[in-house]
Parts: sequence; C-alpha cells; structure tokens
Amino acid sequence: MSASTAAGTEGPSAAGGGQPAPGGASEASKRPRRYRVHHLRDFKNRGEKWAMLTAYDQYTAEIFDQAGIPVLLVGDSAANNVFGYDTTLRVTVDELIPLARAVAGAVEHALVVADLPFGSYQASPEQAFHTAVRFMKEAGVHAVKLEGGRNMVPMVEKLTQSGIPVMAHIGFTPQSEHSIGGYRVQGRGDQAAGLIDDAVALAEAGAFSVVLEMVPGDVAAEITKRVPIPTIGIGAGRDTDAQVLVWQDMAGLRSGSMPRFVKQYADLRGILTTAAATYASEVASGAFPGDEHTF
Ligand SMILES: Nc1nc(=O)c2c([nH]1)NC[C@@H]1CN(c3ccc(C(=O)N[C@@H](CCC(=O)O)C(=O)O)cc3)CN21
Ligand SMILES: CC(C)C(=O)C(=O)O
Ligand SMILES: [Mg+2]
Repeated sequence: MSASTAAGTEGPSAAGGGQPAPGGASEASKRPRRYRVHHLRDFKNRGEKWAMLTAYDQYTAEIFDQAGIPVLLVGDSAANNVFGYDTTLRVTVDELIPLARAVAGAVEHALVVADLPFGSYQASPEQAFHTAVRFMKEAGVHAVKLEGGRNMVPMVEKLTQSGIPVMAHIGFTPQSEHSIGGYRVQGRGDQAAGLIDDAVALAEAGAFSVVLEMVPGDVAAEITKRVPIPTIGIGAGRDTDAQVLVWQDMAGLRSGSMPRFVKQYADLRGILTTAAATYASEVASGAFPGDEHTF
C-alpha cells in the first residue's frame, strides 16, 4: 500500500480495479489517485452524497479504502472502540498517533483525517498547531478534525493558514459531554440560529468540511444550504452532503445498545463469535490442525 503524494495526484485514475466509488460502481474509473478536499467540494456542487467511516487499524483502513470510501476518520472514538475507555475524553495524542499512522499507511485513495484529542488544541491556536503538526509528521494524515463552534475560529484560521486542512465538528460534541450535560440533540428551537452561525463562521475561517452530530434534520438541511463546504451528518438526517458512522457500529461488531442514528450493515460480532467458537471446538476435538496444516 502506498501513502504516496507523488506527481499525478490530481487526475482521475484508471487503476480503480472495478471497485465501487461514491457514486456507485460506474464511478469507479473516475476515482482520483488521492481524494483531496477539492474533490469533496466537487461532490457537493454536483449533489453527490458520500460516506465517511472511522478506521483505527491497517486492515479496516485497507478494506474501506478499496470499498471506495473517500474519507476515513481516525476518531478519538478509538477511546471507546479500541481502548475500552468510557468516554473520548480519555484518549491521548500519544495513543491516537500510532493508530493514525497505521490508517494513513494502509490507504491508497482515501483522505485520512485524525481527530485532535480533548485537551490537545483548545488552549490556543499555537497548541492546536503543534498537535496537528505531530499528526501530520508522525502519522502522515492529510487533515485534522476538532470540535467546537465560533470559539474555534482562531484555531481553524491558524491551521488552515499553515497548510493543514481542518474538518470542524459541531452539534453534539462528545469532548464537551460534561458541559453539555449528556448525550443530547443540539440545535433545537432557539439554539438553531447559533448552530448555523457556528457553521458559517467555521467555513469562513477556512474549515474544509463540518461534521453535524445529533442535530435536527431541518437545521442540518439549512446549514447544508448555507455553507459552501460539505456537511457530514451523524444523527443529522438525510439532507447533509455526507454521512459518517463509527465502523464497529456500522458493521455490527460493537455490543450493547446502539444510538438511534446507527444502521448495522453486517453482523461481524456474530461472525467472529462463530469463528472463534468453531476454532476452539476443532482444537478440542483434534479436527484442527489437520495434515494440510502440518509440516
Ligand atoms: N461506537 C461509537 N459510536 C459513535 O457514534 C460514537 C462513539 N462511539 N464515540 C464518540 C461519539 C459518541 N457518540 C454518541 C454515543 C452515544 C450516543 C447515544 O447514546 N445516543 C442516544 C441518546 C440520544 C438522546 O439522549 O437524545 C440515542 O438514542 O441516539 C450518541 C452519540 C458518537 N460517537
Ligand atoms: C463520530 C465521529 C464524527 C467522531 O468524531 C469520532 O468517531 O470520533
Ligand atoms: Mg470524535
């Protein structure tokens, strides 16, 4: 797998290998050598919807890349989906960078975005800059994401002016769980105007896209109309430019109750449970290893 940014990255590539691209299989040959922020803006202008997924390791990144997912997010949700912490607040830059390095190193076409962990960017634009540079240098990601509205404008300006593309994230922002007071829909009623102002300010500050998490569908639709950058919804209805889900939710690996915005497209937990139990019983019975596995 190549993380190359060599010449020839702009044009469409014939090396799609027949894999599906966002617009469907027929679009595969149009898949760019590397998705760039301008491709995402083109999708918006053409009204083509696309999907983002989280990824935290080599094989999932490779699989989602080959499936035609144009943007992969190394989310701070690694906190609860990799490390077993109860909230995203716990994950550190030092923990997330190796995962981001695995993902960025495994993809050929996808644009890889890393979440800036809680506490690693809020203090100042300089702090945000130094953390983002670590992700770009040590992990090789192509962009970073941070949570917050108008208060994040100085950070977004500093990063974008330094050549670091920034994905914004508003609505329910899990890193602010304790000040928000729980996992709650944001932007209802007279909160809507403030959320729209946040999105507009972040776009003006240079953000290349904005995640809208747990926002009423009509508010997300209004924001999507009002800003020139792509909106990426999670629990924000069907009218955003793109959607994002945590991959373990999407593929049915995670146990327990699922947020309402999740749709499960596979039962990986069932598949792995059966595989592990069958392996164990074949070892117990002596059916594995067989002659063909023996030297
Ligand atoms: N596995 C996983 N999936 C996610 O979507 C996700 C993470 N982890 N970790 C980081 C954040 C946290 N997120 C979450 C997690 C839970 C709910 C949730 O339980 N929502 C409930 C209650 C909503 C309400 O109270 O109104 C729901 O039914 O949607 C929402 C967002 C989204 N992100
Ligand atoms: C759910 C997405 C947007 C996220 O921020 C994460 O996975 O950390
Ligand atoms: Mg996150």
